[in-house]
Amino acid sequence: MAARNISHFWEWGRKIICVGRNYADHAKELKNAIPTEPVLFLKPPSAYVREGSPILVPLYSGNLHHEVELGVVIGKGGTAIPQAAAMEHVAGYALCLDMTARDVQDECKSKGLPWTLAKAFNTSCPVSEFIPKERIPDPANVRLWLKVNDQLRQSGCTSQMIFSIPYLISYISDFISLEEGDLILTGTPKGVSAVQEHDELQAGIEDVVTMSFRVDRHE
Ligand SMILES: CC(=O)CC(=O)C(=O)O
Ligand SMILES: [Mg+2]
Repeated sequence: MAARNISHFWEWGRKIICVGRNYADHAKELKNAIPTEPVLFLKPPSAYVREGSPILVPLYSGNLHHEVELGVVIGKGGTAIPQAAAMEHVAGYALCLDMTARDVQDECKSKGLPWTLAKAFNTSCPVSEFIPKERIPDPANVRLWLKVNDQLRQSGCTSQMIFSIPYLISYISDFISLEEGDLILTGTPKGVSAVQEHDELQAGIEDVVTMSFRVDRHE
């Protein structure tokens, strides 16, 4: 069988592990406590959407939010990976959006229920092209930004993360074994806000990558 190409990781059907509240400024804007341990949730591979296809507002939500995040693509799987070896397991990165039905999430939070329908619906994980590791030599110090209809809404630096990428890889792999092709979304900085049908979202990582997505309703 021909070797698979990591630069098409979104086609592999691997898991998407998301970290929440990893930036203090975002935790504060949503009036959440600053976590002392990473907050984790999952998205299924059906959440992936690539440029050229729209982000679909779930029919049950009236408050869909954007969250721009640095994604880490795993190149070598492992369990209980030590922090010191964590970066050896990284193949590269992707710019990602953690689209969130905020009204549904708020209701789930108030009832103590899981966030699945708020976070894991179809098209809830727009991703950029694969970015090989060498193109981001210092992932702990890159600026992420997001505009809606040309207006800047989010601009944050990965240096503001509470838990570093090596710490997250080590922490996650203690509980959930990582596999080649998995994607870790590392949390969003402040500035999340609502998007509507027909909005145009543009996001980027410094001069490394940009991507654009249109928001649509289900037919
Ligand atoms: C409150 C959230 O939705 C957490 C999250 O996803 C984040 O990036 O922070
Ligand atoms: Mg998020």
